[in-house]
Amino acid sequence: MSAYHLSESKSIAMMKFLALCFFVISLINIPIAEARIRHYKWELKYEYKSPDCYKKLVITINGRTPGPTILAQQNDTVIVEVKNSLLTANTAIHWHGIRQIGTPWFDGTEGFTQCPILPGDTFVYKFVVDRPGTYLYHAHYGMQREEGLFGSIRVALPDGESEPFAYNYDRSIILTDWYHKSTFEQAVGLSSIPFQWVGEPQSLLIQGKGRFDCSAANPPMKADVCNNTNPECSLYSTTVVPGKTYRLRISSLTALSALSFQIEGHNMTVVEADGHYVEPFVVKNLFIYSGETYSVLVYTDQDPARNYWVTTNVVSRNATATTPPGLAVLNYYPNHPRRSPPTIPPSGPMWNDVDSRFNQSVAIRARKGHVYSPPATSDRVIVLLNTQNQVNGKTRRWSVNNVSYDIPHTPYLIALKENLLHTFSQTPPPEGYDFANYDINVVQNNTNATTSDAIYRLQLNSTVDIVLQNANTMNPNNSETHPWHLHGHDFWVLGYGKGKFDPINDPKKYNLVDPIMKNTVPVHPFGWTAFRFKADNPGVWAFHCHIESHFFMGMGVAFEEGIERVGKLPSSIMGCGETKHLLKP
Ligand SMILES: O=C1O[C@H]([C@@H](O)CO)C(O)=C1O
Repeated sequence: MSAYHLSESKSIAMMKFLALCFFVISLINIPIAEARIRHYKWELKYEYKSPDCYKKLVITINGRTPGPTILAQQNDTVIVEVKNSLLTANTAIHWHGIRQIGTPWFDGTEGFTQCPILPGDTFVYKFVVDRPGTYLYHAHYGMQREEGLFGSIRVALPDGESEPFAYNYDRSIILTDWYHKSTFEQAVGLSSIPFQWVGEPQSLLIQGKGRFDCSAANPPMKADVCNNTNPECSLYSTTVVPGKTYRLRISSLTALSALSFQIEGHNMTVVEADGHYVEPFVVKNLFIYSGETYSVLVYTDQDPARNYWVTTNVVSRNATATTPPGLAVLNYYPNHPRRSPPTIPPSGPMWNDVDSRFNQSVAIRARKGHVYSPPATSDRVIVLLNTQNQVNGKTRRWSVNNVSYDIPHTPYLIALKENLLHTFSQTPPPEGYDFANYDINVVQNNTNATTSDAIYRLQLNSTVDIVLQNANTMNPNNSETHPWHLHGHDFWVLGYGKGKFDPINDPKKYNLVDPIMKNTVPVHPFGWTAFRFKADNPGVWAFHCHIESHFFMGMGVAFEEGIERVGKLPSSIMGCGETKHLLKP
């Protein structure tokens, strides 16, 4: 008998065996594929693109920015093979909102959980998406995210389960701001003496598309650099059919800007925030901060004879003269998708209307029937004063409790697990600030801060309260909005306040009844924000301002819990700093 016949008879036997297995499984009614593997292969490249008509280097994933959407179902395992073809740049990718339970080494945070991925190398991330909802991924190396390395993660409920709201169609839209300078130029400017601020972005992008007015460029730009007729920068247009409900998953990954988002003539019902169901409320405009995700329901009940503007505007910073609103088109079928709406795009709210933004933050509550109650008390309270500072009287930085944060060269996770404690400061960072003597409303006489890469070590399974206290910057009568993002956990948002947090009376007003759980939360100008979380995820986790330049300038901290419970680290995360020695045979 030939080899061919041998293998053929073997495969027939195998097919018979499989058919028998399926038959037995169907008899005892076991679901066959419970959790699946979602395998992605990505190649990262720098390419010349013109997302807002201005041509510059952009990071693409498989040729695109935003990158491919990761689509998965609850409890699936996601595997992403990342090939770094950036030629001259390192990278790391963070899975924003995914808690990485049991895989803290795949959080993708350079300096915290892994060494950077070198040009030419392929790094394989593998993690479980354990909750349904809207999440993100993006670069977490230097300020690389703002070059276009980001995308959406959409985790669906298991088969047979449904959301507590109904909709006909599901769409993801990422909002970003866009700079014409490269991240390299910005990083050098921020760390130079004299300090060079990145300034306001040149445009706002909706799902990777925007419009910079080339004719207004000063000095003038040639057509091969900026060209408003380039089809690459035609506005994003999303087609809808009349009389349907659309779930729009709106997220923000801006480098700097806080945004307002609206759809001309349509109200939006907010139903999800950072992967948690929201007690529905209706808005005309949604305020959204970098690192947040929302789902809104939009009913297409307007005149179907035309299209409508989708707009986004900068709020919280005065960018009226520098950053035009971002535009896109809500295309009512069968109008042409590129047909401009017949109206002037609606203007957004006033940039300095803090109250409206504050009120929207407070309005976000957990949906009835989906409330996870927080522990009634906490074991530890850490107050983090947010300030703008100088270091050595020269470099402009941001600090918490007067300590400006530096990312270590040897990732903490490896340093702690392998006992390389000399690689970062062992002096614990401060739990609070000089409450009695610090006036948050004025520029300080002494704006100096120190730098440190020390970490907060949390008791495993303890309950921790964080109070973010905002303050005046180094400019008179100025306080900014900072969206803070916690890795590895969700937290209960207990309250927002104006002015100085009162440690005796304000906790009495905490919302312990229906607080929303989030992973990113704003602290409003001159205000405070309090949240609670359970330190129940062994690993080392970043907690930082999601503004690229602010984290770069030191606005962050690190939390460690249960390092002794972390399993064997994969050697793929090693290779930099002191971890080099661990790779020796
Ligand atoms: O970090 C920042 O620096 C500038 C400005 O304060 C510099 O003067 C600004 O607006 C920031 O957010």
